[in-house]
Amino acid sequence: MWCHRLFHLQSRLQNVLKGQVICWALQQFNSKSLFPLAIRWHHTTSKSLNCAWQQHEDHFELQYANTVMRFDYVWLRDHCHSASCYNSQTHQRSLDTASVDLCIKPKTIHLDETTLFFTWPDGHVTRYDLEWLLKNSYEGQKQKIIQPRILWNAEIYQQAQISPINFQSFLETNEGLKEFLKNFLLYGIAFVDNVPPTQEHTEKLAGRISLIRETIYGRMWCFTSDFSRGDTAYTKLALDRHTDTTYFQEPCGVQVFHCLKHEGTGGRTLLVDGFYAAEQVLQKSPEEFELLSQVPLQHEYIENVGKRHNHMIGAGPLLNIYPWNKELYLIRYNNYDRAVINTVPYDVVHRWYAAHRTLTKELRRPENEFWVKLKPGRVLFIDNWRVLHGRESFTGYRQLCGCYLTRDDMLNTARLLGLQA
Ligand SMILES: C[N+](C)(C)CCCC[C@H](N)C(=O)O
Ligand SMILES: O=C(O)CCC(=O)C(=O)O
Ligand SMILES: [Fe+2]
Repeated sequence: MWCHRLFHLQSRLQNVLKGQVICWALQQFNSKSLFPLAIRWHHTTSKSLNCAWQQHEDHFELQYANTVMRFDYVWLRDHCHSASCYNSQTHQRSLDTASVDLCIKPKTIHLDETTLFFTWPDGHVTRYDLEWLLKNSYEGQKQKIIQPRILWNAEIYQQAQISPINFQSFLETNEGLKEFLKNFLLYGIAFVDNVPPTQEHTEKLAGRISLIRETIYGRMWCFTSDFSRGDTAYTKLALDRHTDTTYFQEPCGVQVFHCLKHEGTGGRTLLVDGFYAAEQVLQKSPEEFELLSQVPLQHEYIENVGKRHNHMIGAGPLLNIYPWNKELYLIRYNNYDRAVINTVPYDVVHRWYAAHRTLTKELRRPENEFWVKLKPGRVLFIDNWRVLHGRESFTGYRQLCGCYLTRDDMLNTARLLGLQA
């Protein structure tokens, strides 16, 4: 359209002729008599040369930093950061959003340097920094990855040669902690070395990155193959790859393992990057990926052993993705604990089983399996929303201690250290 032609002409001129000619061009564009249709487009000089905006009937359109953004007027009013609408000390909104007229439109708009000023019908003025709008617009945000990751199979992980963080530096320096969290966020697993092999030291370690998440298994747990609980984990049997606590509405974010003792054979730990496998499914069979991310089902934990009585149910799809950018953030995969499927009709069920098979095949590829023998002194942290774990059957006495962590608090620690999370 005409308006867009103007815009392109402007940026072309800008590239070819630079600043001073633009001022001329802008005057022309804003002149009613020469270009009658251009009156609703506003261009600007100075720093933000390539900024233009238009006030539409039901939204505000802004072109800035090579991005076309569209803002709803209620959204704009709702995001006013004036002293009466927003408490900048607590970073909380004071404005009652429900009191904003859903048909609100600004009376006037003007730009000063890099700030847009909106005057609303009641005279209230809102200022928006152009950079702030760019950073917080849907168009600017939808491309952004929330959590950068390196997806791995055994070879990729081993070639990365990530060294375990030393216990001392993990506990005593922010650099050590940051290095650890950086690796943990990128790969979904990380090790700490030279930890005294006790439950107390393991707890101290865990507390450094997050609050411990207490569950039906306790706060810190220390288990052997004594079948003290109604779960296969408390035996010597092999356990196929899985994530834990799929039967919680929100599965535990992080799992910590510290093998305090093993006098016997076997018992190696298996680790598989669930996101790497899911990515393969997405590449090879996008419809199946979509199905796995849309069909909700339940996982369940029913325990009746001795005095222990528990019944937990968690519902959700196997793959959880953010709707706005399709980024995968949680895999819930535990074939042992998957409950009766009664949430979808038979034909969808059949397609779901096929998709589940595709994912399972990827998860079971030997090249995706990273095997490690846990030893006293080396603590393993697993992102339970991403990396599956399993174990080989074993003989002899084996004692594993650890805990679950709350994901929010781990991410909080990471952000405070300046990491993207
Ligand atoms: C032993 N420990 C407390 C670590 C976990 C036991 C939970 C095992 C359960 N099947 C699940 O996958 O959630
Ligand atoms: O025994 C192990 O190595 C792990 C068992 C397990 O899957 C768990 O405790 O969650
Ligand atoms: Fe487990």
